[in-house]
Amino acid sequence: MRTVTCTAPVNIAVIKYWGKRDTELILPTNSSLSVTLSQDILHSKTTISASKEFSNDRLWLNGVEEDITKNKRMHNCFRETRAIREAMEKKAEADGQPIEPLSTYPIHVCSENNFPTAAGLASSASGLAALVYTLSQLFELTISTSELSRIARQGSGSACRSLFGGFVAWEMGEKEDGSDSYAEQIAPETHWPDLQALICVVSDAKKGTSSTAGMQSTIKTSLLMNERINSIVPARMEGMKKAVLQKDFQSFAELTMRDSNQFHAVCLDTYPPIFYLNDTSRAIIQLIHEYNATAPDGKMKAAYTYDAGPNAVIYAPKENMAEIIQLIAHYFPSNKEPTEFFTDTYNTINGKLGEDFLPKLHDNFNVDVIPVQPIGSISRLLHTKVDDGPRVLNDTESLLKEDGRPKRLA
Ligand SMILES: Nc1ncnc2c1ncn2[C@@H]1O[C@H](COP(=O)(O)OP(=O)(O)OP(=O)(O)O)[C@@H](O)[C@H]1O
Ligand SMILES: C[C@@](O)(CCOP(=O)(O)OP(=O)(O)O)CC(=O)O
Repeated sequence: MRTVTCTAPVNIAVIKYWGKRDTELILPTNSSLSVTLSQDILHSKTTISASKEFSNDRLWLNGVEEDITKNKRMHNCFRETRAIREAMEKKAEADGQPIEPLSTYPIHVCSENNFPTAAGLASSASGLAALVYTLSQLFELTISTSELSRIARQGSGSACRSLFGGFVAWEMGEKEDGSDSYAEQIAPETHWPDLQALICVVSDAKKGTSSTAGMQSTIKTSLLMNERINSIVPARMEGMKKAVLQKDFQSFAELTMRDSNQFHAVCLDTYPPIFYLNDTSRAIIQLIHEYNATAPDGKMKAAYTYDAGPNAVIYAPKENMAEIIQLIAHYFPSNKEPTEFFTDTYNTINGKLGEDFLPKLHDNFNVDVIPVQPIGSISRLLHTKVDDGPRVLNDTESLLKEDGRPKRLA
């Protein structure tokens, strides 16, 4: 039996992927660009064992066995990686140096997310990236990460970007077979260490309209979508790449917020409309705009973005994070223990949550921009940073036992 365990990170797009031109191969209608967030905070962890003793492929997700035959996308990832392994085995055989025929063995997959699944926190991205990356390690595939991203893309579009750390573009490509639709790194995680992220968990409930269904409904019914696909996103991709390479937070922030807003605008233009944002999400938007508009030097200090759910991700330079955390904690009070509401990962506020933030803000700041929100509107704040791509863990981290069954079941 051969076993490998890996973790993969989530990524949060600043130019959003929304819409497919091929739902089978998962080919998008526009390119997208994302930031990979630290696995120390959010990750999917996956163990895969291959053994000729197993009777069939099996999968446990968060301690519950799932019927793998019903999961076509996952099956496609198995098929693609096995095919590459099989070619390697044939070549090794022909070269007179045979390798273990792992491609013929059934596999057991056990995966856990250390955060809520299917709640708009990009679990499909980290989950499918972890699956494909672990398969590539198990089969010792000698393909590039971009080539591997073409396989991850077929598991979930956004997963192709989670195979890299740092700043990642998914080029939409033009070819019908998807061979030119892959992810590539624009800049590594070390490029812009000053950029951090604060995730405001507004809801960790499973969302009503999945991204997969929502985006195809937008493609079918939204008239605004054509404008977005044909002219707006291509220009924004260029602008965003430049902003990242130049570490230009002003352009990065404006493009990020505009693109998030436009993604939610095409959701509203979908017929019937799709609503992912709620009152709390909108209150955060207003607050960030007021915070930016009244900065003493006239420069933007933070940028929000939202995926297919109400949770906000606020990107900001490290130096503004203490202020932003206090600002959010003031307007979105919690009755949890301060450390449960906010874990001060990087010692940003020295444990002093709730310290009066107003004296630090500029005189122009309108404290009545939004009322103080009902207790618990934001359930948790996660402070994280730009970080690396998938990691291989050692055997002691395995989620599967020697017999190929999970160590823990739900
Ligand atoms: N660790 C994992 N391993 C394998 N598959 C996973 C894993 N985590 C999530 N998934 C798959 O991803 C699905 C959730 O994807 P979905 O797009 O609905 O939510 P999300 O990724 O949290 O939100 P979004 O991508 O819109 O931000 C799960 O139902 C499961 O099929
Ligand atoms: C709003 C998004 O998060 C959409 C993510 O969609 P998915 O990658 O979850 O969709 P499928 O390809 O159907 O699995 C924007 C983004 O991550 O770019």
